Amino acid sequence: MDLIVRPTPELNGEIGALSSKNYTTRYLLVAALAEGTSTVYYPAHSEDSDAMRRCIQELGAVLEEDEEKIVITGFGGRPRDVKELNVGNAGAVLRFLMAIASLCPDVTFVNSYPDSLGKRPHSDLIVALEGMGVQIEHQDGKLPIRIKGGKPEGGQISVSGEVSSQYLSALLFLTPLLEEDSEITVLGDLKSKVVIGQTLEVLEQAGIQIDASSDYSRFRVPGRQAYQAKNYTVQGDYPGSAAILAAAAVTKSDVKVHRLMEKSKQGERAIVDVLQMMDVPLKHQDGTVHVTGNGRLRPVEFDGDAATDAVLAMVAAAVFADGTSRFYNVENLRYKECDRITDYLNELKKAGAKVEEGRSEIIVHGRPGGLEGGATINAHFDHRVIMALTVVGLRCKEPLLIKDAHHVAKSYPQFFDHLQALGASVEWVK
Ligand SMILES: O=C(O)C1=C[C@@H](OP(=O)(O)O)[C@@H](O)[C@H](O)C1
Ligand SMILES: C=C(OP(=O)(O)O)C(=O)O
Repeated sequence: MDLIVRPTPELNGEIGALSSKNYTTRYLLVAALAEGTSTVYYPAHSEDSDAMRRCIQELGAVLEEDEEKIVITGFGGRPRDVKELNVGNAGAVLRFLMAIASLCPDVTFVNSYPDSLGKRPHSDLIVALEGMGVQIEHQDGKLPIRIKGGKPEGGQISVSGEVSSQYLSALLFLTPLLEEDSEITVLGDLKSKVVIGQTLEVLEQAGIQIDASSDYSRFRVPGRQAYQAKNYTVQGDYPGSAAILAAAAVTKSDVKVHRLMEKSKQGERAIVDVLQMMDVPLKHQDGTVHVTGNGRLRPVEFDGDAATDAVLAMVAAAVFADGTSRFYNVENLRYKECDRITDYLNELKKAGAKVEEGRSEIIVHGRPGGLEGGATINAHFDHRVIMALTVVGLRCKEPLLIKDAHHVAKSYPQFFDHLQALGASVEWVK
């Protein structure tokens, strides 16, 4: 389905943030790996979290759910012998489950999004798992991937961190269940390092003991551990909320987003600091971010690796700043649902933005007077491109037509309802 975004000078109102995707996928997984019954309160409901929910059920977890929670009886360290798993377009879910699937005799992960997840690389994780004695068939490191596991071996394990932190997270979920103790060494510069903090936080909550070096380059993981059944509460999601906050920043606004914990380990909470650095009037207290935008923004320089899933929203705000902004250390944006540098900037240019790319950076020459708009945008199967272009469309002179905007449901199915509730002129078209 396509969507029209019309110029919207003002946004007003309050919403509750959606639930965190990264915490939901992790809590569902550790609950499935536990012996006994765990409860996940306020889980995210999106295509990615549904993918994890579906796959852990296929692997043998028993789920009961109502409006506020999912009750999960886990399969412990013994997943069911499934033949095939389909994670949809969910990268983290695929990588985490590739590691867990190595406990099964023979599982194939199918390629249901050949133009998105089907193009993303998994070689670094494949090499690490092969080093642990797992046999893997793959298409040059890509889907479909067949994992012939059974009894992966711990011990000395190394994994590259250069492309994605998800490979390391995957190994951190698997290794506590192995017979042997493990020592994981991260090779190269670990990208999205802050996300490993979320993995370790969840593992600790699940009763798993891991000794991590302070720079996250080495991990000592005792084997023969058991995940404990626990109750978990999912916090609000900063990456999705970043787009709402950016929308409030580029308009004249009085917008409150609730359920955004100040002390969260989500790196994308940096959207609040970045908007403040851009002189956007806002307050963050008691879990509420309150933006009173006046449409004026200053340019900013920011190391985007610290907040990888909020960079596109930050760039969308910078499009209207009164000067040149730079987002650096963002090469791994190229390995997401699309190439979030080249593909994203091409769409921004269609709307009239003045942007330039480097291998690892995005440069934005702000246009405070607004953009021409009047363009048709290709979503590239990417929820974050869709959300960011919607932010930009609010301040274009002519409407933007976003093709296949339904892919927003990968992480934030209620995104357009939330924006509409704040007064944005967005409309689905057939
Ligand atoms: O571990 C996770 O849940 C995620 C890690 C990040 O990926 P990379 O480590 O590939 O940057 C992030 O972009 C993704 O949305 C979710
Ligand atoms: C990149 C993302 O997710 P994943 O890697 O899990 O597909 C994202 O949510 O922006």
